[in-house]
Amino acid sequence: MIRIDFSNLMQGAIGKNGLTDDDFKSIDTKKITEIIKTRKYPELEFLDLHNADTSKIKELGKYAGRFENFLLLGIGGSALGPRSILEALSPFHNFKNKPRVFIYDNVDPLTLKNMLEVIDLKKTVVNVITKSGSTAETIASFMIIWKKLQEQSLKIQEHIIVTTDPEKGNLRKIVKDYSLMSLPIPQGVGGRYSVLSAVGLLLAEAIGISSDTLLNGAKDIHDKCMNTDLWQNPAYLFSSGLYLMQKIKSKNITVMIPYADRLKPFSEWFCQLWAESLGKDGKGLTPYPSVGTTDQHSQLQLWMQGPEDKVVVFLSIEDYGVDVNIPEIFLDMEGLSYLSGHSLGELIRIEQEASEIALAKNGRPCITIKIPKIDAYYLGQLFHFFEIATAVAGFLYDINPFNQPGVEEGKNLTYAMMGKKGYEAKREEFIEYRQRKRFEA
Ligand SMILES: O=P(O)(O)OC[C@H]1O[C@H](O)[C@H](O)[C@@H](O)[C@@H]1O
Repeated sequence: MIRIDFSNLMQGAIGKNGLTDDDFKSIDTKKITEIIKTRKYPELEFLDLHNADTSKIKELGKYAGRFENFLLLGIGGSALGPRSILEALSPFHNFKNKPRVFIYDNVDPLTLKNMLEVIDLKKTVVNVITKSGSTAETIASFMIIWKKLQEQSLKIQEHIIVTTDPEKGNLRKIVKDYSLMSLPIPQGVGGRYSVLSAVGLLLAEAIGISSDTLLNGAKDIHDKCMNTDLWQNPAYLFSSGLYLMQKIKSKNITVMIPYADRLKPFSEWFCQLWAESLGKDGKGLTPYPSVGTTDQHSQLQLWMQGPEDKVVVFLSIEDYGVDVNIPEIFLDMEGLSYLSGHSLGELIRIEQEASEIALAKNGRPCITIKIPKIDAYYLGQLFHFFEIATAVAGFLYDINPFNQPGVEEGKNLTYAMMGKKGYEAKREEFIEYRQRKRFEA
């Protein structure tokens, strides 16, 4: 089981900057438990994903796995989760395995051009993922790929798998009109809480990663995160620790630093979850993606001696599965020889702990999540743990952690300029802003 060590949030470890047991008394666990138990928000459906039937995902995963290329079109919650699974569980995938995976999660025309130069659509299955069925970026790339398939006289029904809402939206309509292969994202499950649905699991199955194992991880940590005793519940502790750190000690920033290259996309997945779920009504915590040891050599200085506004969350890997010894050479050079006889695994683990101790010694709070190893089972635990912790943090802030009203205005202004019906007034607003006096150098 993954474990959370929050000692370095407490006064015993970091002195006056830390929290006390008493501070945690203000956390109303009864209220949180009630919200979860009564499923006050329909979006809490993500809690049940590990019990869902995955037979269709497996069937389509097998089908997709026969292609040379798997092209995923999606953005935000429809791309960050699948990318985390790919990188964590099949690193350097495209150098070693089929199908090669391409995740196009932007509308950068250069990326699309370069990608289409290296993939042959005849040998490609395209998985379009969009919960709403209306995200401009995803729809635009979907339309481009659709046309290209047609131009090559390829059968759309054999090349496209749509992952979207079970009933609503443009993509569901297209699925029906053209009899396309499709998978549902359960109605109540929002994009950033959807990685353990078909959103992440189809790609997992297509590249030979067991969706059952991912879901078993989630299942096994579930009960622990439902414990009503704050001190026994890692999700409650994580969210209330960070919530109190902001409320009492003004720590507004959450740094996420996994000590593994393979978890770099995971820290980006976490950042969307934390940012979009909590950042509203003037509240929230700013997430900051990072990776160790790399960022010790670019960011740690700021965390140690910069503004006292951060809590650093270490993801510490207990067993990397492999190790590489550092050879016993240059023994007569003191500057190098101390490394001889040690290993990279030892070095990365020691560096993680050293950073943690250095921060704590300096009165800078941190949390360490200990992960036995990086595999599908523990990744499933991590996804589920952070999703629950994020929802709980939202309840502590008394906000709805499942919506994102703040992104609508930008979308509406874009619709207006792209000529979508009903947005004409916004177009004028856009142009007026564009023409305002600018301060440019
Ligand atoms: O899956 P989709 O409906 O296409 O949404 C993709 C993403 O776009 C939106 O703008 C939201 O802010 C994100 O929460 C969401 O994950």
